[in-house]
Amino acid sequence: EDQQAPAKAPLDPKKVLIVYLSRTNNTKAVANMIHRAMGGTLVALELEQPYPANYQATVQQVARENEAGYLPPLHTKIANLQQYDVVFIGFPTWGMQLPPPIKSFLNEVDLSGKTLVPFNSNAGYGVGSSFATVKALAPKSTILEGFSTRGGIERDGVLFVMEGTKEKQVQTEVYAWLKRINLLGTK
Ligand SMILES: Cc1cc2nc3c(=O)[nH]c(=O)nc-3n(C[C@H](O)[C@H](O)[C@H](O)COP(=O)(O)O)c2cc1C
Repeated sequence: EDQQAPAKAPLDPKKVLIVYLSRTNNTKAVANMIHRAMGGTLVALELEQPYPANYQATVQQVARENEAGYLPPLHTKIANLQQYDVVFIGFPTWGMQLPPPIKSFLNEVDLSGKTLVPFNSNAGYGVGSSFATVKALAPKSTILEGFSTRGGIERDGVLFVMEGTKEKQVQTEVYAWLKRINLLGTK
């Protein structure tokens, strides 16, 4: 028994919001794992105009939006944002950047004073500039260490991968990360 660390109560799930963007459900699977560990409100971000089903068309549209600084309007609105202290924000890496809809989200909601926790899936090239952009777009929030894992490779026709051994491995990594950043209660 550790006599140094005082017992810490888990976060009240009413204060936890988990928002995510996911096209092929890998980031969604990570969001569900976080939800399993933390409870809270889980919200999938939806756009007013969804991206095309075609991968290449989406890549091109995203590149144009990034270049123009276009913020696609969101269909999803968060009710009672003020009740949340900890906001998890999940997204895939798109064009080695933060996806435009997440830029829209950070632009339109006031997260000042809250703790933000980014999480990500990608095709193996990492988070790119996405975590740094979350920080830049939420200057009045406390940003905790993010979580990232390898998801699908849509370019090569690899869509959803969070099943079987991979799913178990990522769930274990998610628990270890939540523990490390001190968001799980200790007994
Ligand atoms: C438009 C688009 C751009 C992408 N760009 C990248 C990239 O730059 N680097 C990378 O590692 N993966 C990239 N990917 C792959 C996704 O990040 C990866 O498949 C991720 O797991 C998808 O998450 P999701 O299943 O939640 O949509 C891209 C996917 C799409 C659709």
